[in-house]
Amino acid sequence: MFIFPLKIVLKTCGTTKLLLSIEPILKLAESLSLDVSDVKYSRGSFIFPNYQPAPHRSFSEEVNALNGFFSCLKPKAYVLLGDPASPNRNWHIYSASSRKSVEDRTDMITFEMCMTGLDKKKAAVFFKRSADADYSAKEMTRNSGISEIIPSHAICDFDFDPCGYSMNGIEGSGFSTVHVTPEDGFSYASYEAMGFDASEVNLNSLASRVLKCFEPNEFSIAVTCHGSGVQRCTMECGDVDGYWCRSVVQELAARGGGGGGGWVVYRSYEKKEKEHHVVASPAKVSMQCWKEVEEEEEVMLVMACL
Ligand SMILES: C[S@@+](CC[C@H](N)C(=O)[O-])C[C@H]1O[C@@H](n2cnc3c(N)ncnc32)[C@H](O)[C@@H]1O
Repeated sequence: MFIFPLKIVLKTCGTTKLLLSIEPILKLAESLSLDVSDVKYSRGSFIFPNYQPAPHRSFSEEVNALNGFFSCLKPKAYVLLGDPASPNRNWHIYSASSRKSVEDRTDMITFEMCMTGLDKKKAAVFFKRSADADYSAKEMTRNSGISEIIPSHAICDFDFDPCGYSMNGIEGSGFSTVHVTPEDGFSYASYEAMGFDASEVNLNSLASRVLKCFEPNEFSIAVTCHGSGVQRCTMECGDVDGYWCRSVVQELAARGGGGGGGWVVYRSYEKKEKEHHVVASPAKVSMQCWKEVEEEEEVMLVMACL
């Protein structure tokens, strides 16, 4: 969770009922005389959708729950389809705003990556070592290369038992966050950075630094941008070393009253070596315990106030 003076960002995974947090957040905002100006809810496809509780049993149920609070902000909900060969690779977005137009800013880029089929050696970094009691989140951050993704970010990291990792990084109004499920068969890592200046950060290099930490078999990138950032987010990230871009979708992001700009560009990638190897389908993964079954891609909620 990231809390700014006029913005709150929540990111969760598994079967957490994220949308139930809206009502108490709105009550807190009201106690400070703050109104909601912008809302964005985004997520990939659930890996095990049948395990989701209400109100997350389907995207339409989630949209209904969000509309219960934000229908007056003229919201827009849509699903961007990823690689047709991978049914688990769609991007769901709900976006609403009371603003009539968007400022021409390059520092409003949101960069979200979802990675599956992590390289086993890279994933091993996120398992605790029974022989080494000192091996913890700090070492995982350093050994994985996560500390080098945006070196200037101050990082708060956390290791799970017996495996798994989360970190939040922050620098001024910018932040980054990483979550890793390293278990073989359904390994998954996510990376997100927000509030950085697109004129200073090259998105292709950023993606390459993230990929170096995990070397996934497949991944997707969703970039949301406004104003002058649009050109960057549509041009960059087309090619990533060692991966095929399997699909690209570009969609106008919703803004209040239908005005303003802003784009979401969603790309799905696959490792080039996959062309020459038979890779197990995600549908055939073996499940070992209830905790593992619960693992699903993250959902994220951003609310900003006026
Ligand atoms: C990255 S964590 C979940 C992060 C969570 N979304 C958060 O915001 O901190 C998921 C990994 O941690 C492991 N894990 C171990 N104990 C867990 C727990 N109590 N809750 C969630 N994940 C746990 C899972 O098996 C998985 O590999």
